[in-house]
Amino acid sequence: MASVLRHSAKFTSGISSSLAACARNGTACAFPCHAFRHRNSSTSSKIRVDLDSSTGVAVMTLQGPPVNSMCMDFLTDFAISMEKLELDKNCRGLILTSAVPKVFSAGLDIMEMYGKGPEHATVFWRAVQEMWFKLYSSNMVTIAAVNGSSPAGGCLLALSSDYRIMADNPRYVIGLNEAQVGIVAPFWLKDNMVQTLGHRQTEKSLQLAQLYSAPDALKIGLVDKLVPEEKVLSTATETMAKWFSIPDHSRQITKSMMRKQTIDKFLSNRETDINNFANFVTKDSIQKSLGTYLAKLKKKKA
Ligand SMILES: CCCCCCCC/C=C\C/C=C/C(=O)SCCNC(=O)CCNC(=O)[C@H](O)C(C)(C)COP(=O)(O)OP(=O)(O)OC[C@H]1O[C@@H](n2cnc3c(N)ncnc32)[C@H](O)[C@@H]1OP(=O)(O)O
Repeated sequence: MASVLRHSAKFTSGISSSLAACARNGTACAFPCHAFRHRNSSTSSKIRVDLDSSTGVAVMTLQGPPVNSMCMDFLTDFAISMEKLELDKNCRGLILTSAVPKVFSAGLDIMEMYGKGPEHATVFWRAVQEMWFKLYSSNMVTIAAVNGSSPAGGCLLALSSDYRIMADNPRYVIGLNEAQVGIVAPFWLKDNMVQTLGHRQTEKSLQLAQLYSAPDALKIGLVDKLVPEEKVLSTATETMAKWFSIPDHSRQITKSMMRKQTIDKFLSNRETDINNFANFVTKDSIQKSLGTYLAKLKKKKA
């Protein structure tokens, strides 16, 4: 990542120090509190992170036009940002959102899977796994502020968060449409979806590669709340306050208890999953499907 965390604001008052202490200790504090904010910012080409130490909330803004696709740079920036935030005692919660109009994320960059050899596939898939693992196993409260379409890997970001708020726009879609692209959602992402939607709904969603409109996503529980687009971020911040009212240690232990089985299974099968991906994605038939899908995406414009 090109840039480093910059400490940009000054602590000037006892009020701000007590709020920061509040953030560190995981005790409930009333916010939004706009006075005497203490901010850290970090920007890479694909991702911007703003941490407000006075509230303990970091906002990670995906800013890789045209569609926030997850290329290697994106995945590396994401992993580094997550590591920094996880280690920062001032950070208790993370909101994910997008600066790209109408798109939260188009998912994995198909160009990273098309026309590349097994070595690249291996490195790429490890980075994809890492993104999911870091978010799914995070100690922070994680909220996806889905302010645009969110297919496949975009849906992965939402699913692995603790709570999902989506813009109430029927033209925005979310779901795991991998089968449509000619690829298959990995077992750990399938498990993540089963936990959210249940087995039957997941089976239908995955086999039919379904992308749900925002209202339909709410109906099946793929997102937790719909709000007008301009309120997605503020609602995420308000929701964070509710999650922060629970002591960190008990919420974190509860989260890790709920996610342990999926994480353990992932960790035990991680290398096999990488090999399977590298073998699968480099097959001629899969490359053909990816090529056809890419051509369709490009043709849409013409
Ligand atoms: C046995 C074990 C096997 C394991 C195998 C595992 C396989 C991996 C499985 C799961 C993990 C996740 C996978 C994925 O994420 S695959 C990606 C799936 N994504 C999509 O299908 C989304 C495709 N994109 C869209 O639908 C739309 O772009 C949109 C709705 C997001 C936005 O629409 P719009 O604003 O109209 O933009 P455009 O469509 O015009 O796109 C602009 C530009 O961007 C290019 N593009 C779009 N999406 C991608 C992408 N995912 N990767 C690369 N490039 C993308 C698009 O082609 C346009 O390009 P341009 O014409 O050159 O401008």
